[in-house]
Amino acid sequence: MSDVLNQLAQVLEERKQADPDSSYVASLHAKGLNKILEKVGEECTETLLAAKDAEHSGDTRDVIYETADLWFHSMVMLSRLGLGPGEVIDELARRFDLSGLEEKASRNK
Ligand SMILES: N=c1c2ncn([C@@H]3O[C@H](COP(=O)(O)OP(=O)(O)OP(=O)(O)O)[C@@H](O)[C@H]3O)c2ncn1[C@@H]1O[C@H](COP(=O)(O)O)[C@@H](O)[C@H]1O
Repeated sequence: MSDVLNQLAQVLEERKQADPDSSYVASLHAKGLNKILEKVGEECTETLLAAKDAEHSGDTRDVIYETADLWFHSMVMLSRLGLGPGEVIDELARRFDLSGLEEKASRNK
């Protein structure tokens, strides 16, 4: 599963040097961090609206579609900051077997 994330991360790195007229990712970089963050926020809102609709309709296809848009734009944000999915997966792995409540308490120490 994370192979796809790693492969996508590699493509995103390559696209930093690409022509903004032929690459969506390059066009986001050309517009700057604020545009990338705007897209993350937009996709976040679209994801939660799709989830609210799915709760009533039972149709989850849009939730998957919008979450993919959200993950994709989050990865562009990470790439912009010199980060990749590896760092996020490592953090999730670190939290593995740690109760969410314990983890929260450890943040306040
Ligand atoms: N996974 C994605 C991906 N998911 C979503 N998108 C694009 O994200 C955009 C989503 O924005 P919106 O739905 O808001 O549409 P929009 O109206 O075009 O956006 P705005 O003009 O409002 O900014 C669309 O243009 C989608 O095509 C993606 N674009 C690229 N990828 C991956 O990134 C790779 C590199 O893409 P390029 O840089 O275009 O070569 C591709 O091969 C894919 O693997």
